[in-house]
Amino acid sequence: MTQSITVEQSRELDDKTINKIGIPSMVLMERAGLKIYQDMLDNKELNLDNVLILAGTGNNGGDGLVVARLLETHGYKVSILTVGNPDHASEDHKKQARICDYYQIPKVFMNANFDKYTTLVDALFGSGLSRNVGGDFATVIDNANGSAPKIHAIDIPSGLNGDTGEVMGTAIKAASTSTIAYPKVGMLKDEAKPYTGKIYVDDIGIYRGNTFENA
Ligand SMILES: NC(=O)C1=CN([C@@H]2O[C@H](COP(=O)(O)OP(=O)(O)OC[C@H]3O[C@@H](n4cnc5c(N)ncnc54)[C@H](O)[C@@H]3O)[C@@H](O)[C@H]2O)[C@H](O)CC1
Ligand SMILES: [K+]
Repeated sequence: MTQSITVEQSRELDDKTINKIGIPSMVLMERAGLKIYQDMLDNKELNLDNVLILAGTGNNGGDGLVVARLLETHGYKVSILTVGNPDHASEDHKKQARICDYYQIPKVFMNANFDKYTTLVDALFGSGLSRNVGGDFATVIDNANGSAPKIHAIDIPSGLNGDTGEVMGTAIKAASTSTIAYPKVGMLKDEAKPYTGKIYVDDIGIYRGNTFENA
């Protein structure tokens, strides 16, 4: 049985790794981005000729910006659509956005035609999802689901409740998902399969000391 954890446990492990053990969150984000990039290369279903990163303004979006930079520096064509107010972005997201600016990675906007891309990366939100999805986020998710390119999700398909596997209004239907450290309990439920697709579990050095009742 794959060990799985709740969203709260995931956030506790992140916090313990960063604030008690002392591995900086930017190090974890860089490791996450590298693993996600490698998963995308591994998944032969994904055509990486023209990738669009759908980035929220939290650390899930930050992971997506690391993937953007890695694609760029390895010669892939990549663009970024940021959803939400960049002024409210997390500190790590802002740092990653500045790095993407150094590489002059093109930015697109809500009116982008998703059908012109070959793969979409879902970096809208992960363990921070706290309510039903609406507004621009719902529009982007529904447009993504209705467009031609396959989707690779980061940590948890955006809009999927990581604990119950339920759809919170609307949710990304991914061909594959790179989940950080452990699968989240809801992702392993039968009803979540159309949203997670193939799951890659990425060890990025998050604390593994505890065993969980979900094991
Ligand atoms: N914590 C770490 O060191 C690591 C985290 N990883 C990645 O980070 C995300 C969790 O990031 P966080 O910033 O806490 O939240 P999200 O990015 O998931 O969400 C962003 C933001 O979105 C807002 N929000 C919540 N629900 C909604 C909604 N329905 N509509 C609109 N906006 C919403 C809320 O304000 C959130 O703060 C985790 O999943 C990993 O991908 C690293 O990978 C490892 C280190
Ligand atoms: K996501």
